[in-house]
Formats: sequence, C-alpha cells, structure tokens
Amino acid sequence: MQQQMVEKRNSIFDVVDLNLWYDDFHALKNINLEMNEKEVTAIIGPSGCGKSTFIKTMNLMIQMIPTVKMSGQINFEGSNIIEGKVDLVSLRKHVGMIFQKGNPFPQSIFDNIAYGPRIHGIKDKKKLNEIVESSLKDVALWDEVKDRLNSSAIGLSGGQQQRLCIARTLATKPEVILMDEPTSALDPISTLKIEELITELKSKYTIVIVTHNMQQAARISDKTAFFLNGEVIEYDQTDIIFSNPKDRRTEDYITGRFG
Ligand SMILES: Nc1ncnc2c1ncn2[C@@H]1O[C@H](COP(=O)(O)OP(=O)(O)OP(=O)(O)O)[C@@H](O)[C@H]1O
Repeated sequence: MQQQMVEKRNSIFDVVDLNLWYDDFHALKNINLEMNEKEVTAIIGPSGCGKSTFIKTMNLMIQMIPTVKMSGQINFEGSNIIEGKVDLVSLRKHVGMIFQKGNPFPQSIFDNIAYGPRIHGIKDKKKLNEIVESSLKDVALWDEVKDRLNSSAIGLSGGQQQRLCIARTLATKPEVILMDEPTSALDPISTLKIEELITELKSKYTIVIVTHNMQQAARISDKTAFFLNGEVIEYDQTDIIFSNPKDRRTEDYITGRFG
C-alpha cells in the first residue's frame, strides 16, 4: 500500500488562556491558538476586536503600554514569554514586526538593513555587505536600489519602503514575522508585490498577518483566526473559514453582514 506523505509541521507559538487588560478594560479574553512553523496565519475581525493588541503580545511590544496586564501563556518555541525572564532584544530578533506604514530610519538604504546586524555585534564590512545584498534580494528590491545603497531610504516609494522594512527584519534572521496591516497604505500593485513576497517567504519563515482585507487573507494564508470583541470565535484552515465556517458570526463577517 502506498503511504501518503503528509508534511508534519512543528508548533512554534502556543497561546494558552491568554487574557489582556488595558487598565480594567478586558481587551483579550481566553485566547487559545496554536501556530505551526512556516505557515501563514491571518488574523481577521472588525475594527476594535483586538487584532493589533493580540499581534503585539507575540513579541511583547504590548508591554510598552504601562496600563497593560496579562495572564495566561504565550509559549514561543516551548518557553512562556510572559513569565518575565525573557530577553526582549533576543525575542524581537527571533520575532520581527512590520507595521502598517513602512517606517524606515532617516538613514541610507544600506544602514537601514545593517542596523539590526550591527546591534547584534556584526562589524565586518564584507559580512554586512553580504547581509544587505541577500536581504534586499529576498524582498526583490536589490535590482531597484543596488546603485543607490547610500541614498536616503526616505526617498523610496511607499511600496519600496515597506519591502525595505521587511528586508530590515529579515537581516536579523528571525523565525517569525508579525505583520500588522502591512499593505493597508499601499496601492494595488505594491500590495500584490507584498502578497507575492509573503507567499515566497513562508518557505523559510512563520508569518502572522493582521488584515482587514478578506480577499488577502483568503489568498495568502494557510490558517485564519476570526476575532470578535476580544475573543477568538473560530480558528481553522483558511479554506474552511471562507467556504464552510462553523460559527454563524464568522459567516456573517466574511459575507460582509457586519464589520
Ligand atoms: N493603549 C490602549 N489603551 C486602552 N485601550 C486600548 C488601547 N489600545 C487599544 N485599546 C482598545 O482595545 C480594543 C482592541 O483594540 P485593537 O487596536 O487591538 O483592535 P483592532 O482589532 O486591531 O482594531 P483596528 O482594526 O481598528 O486596528 C479596542 O476597544 C481599543 O479601543
């Protein structure tokens, strides 16, 4: 009998009974989500449901807000990162983040990419050159900028700035890339380029993306979590969420009845 080969992916994030409060406002309620490595997970849901809050817990950026309190577990590669013993610089090297608008530093293209590796102790010029070139090639930006690496990154278009920021994240060799609405400020062509890039990057990285664009979630993600009022209503394979959701509220949201 022929054995079917099904690729078994390892769990990389396991969120268990996560609760989060801003002062006494209960923003995330009993979140349980397990994510596998080298998969794209989309986080969808109406405005204010807790998508950004959730994604910012995954590299503890949320702790920059002093009123935040959390309980539960966020296990990253087997360690609970909300226990307080985690080294934040190291965590953010492993779990990089991309925001809504590309936010390059007001420095040269080269220095933007070399910034992270330099912080992590790489000083050798040849090594830095290699990292800059390979990171820019990974985001398909190398050919567009290779002759102006010393020009300011601020001179790039919005779509190029976003790809530069992804390259800056890749330069520190993360395992996970968190993306909070990475294409919402971009035109359709730049959006398509980022979507193609995400599809390519998932062979090497685990990606979690918050998006308001349901076609985008359906196009690029393997799994989708639907959030509503701080709760995960449904989490499943993306094709199931979009073709055969189990919860009426998921169906109402994806068919545009609210949100
Ligand atoms: N710093 C904060 N202090 C107090 N409440 C906050 C803070 N940030 C967010 N909230 C509240 O937490 C809830 C979740 O917000 P969050 O930004 O995570 O939602 P979202 O789903 O990402 O929304 P959107 O799609 O509009 O970006 C909202 O009710 C919001 O008002």
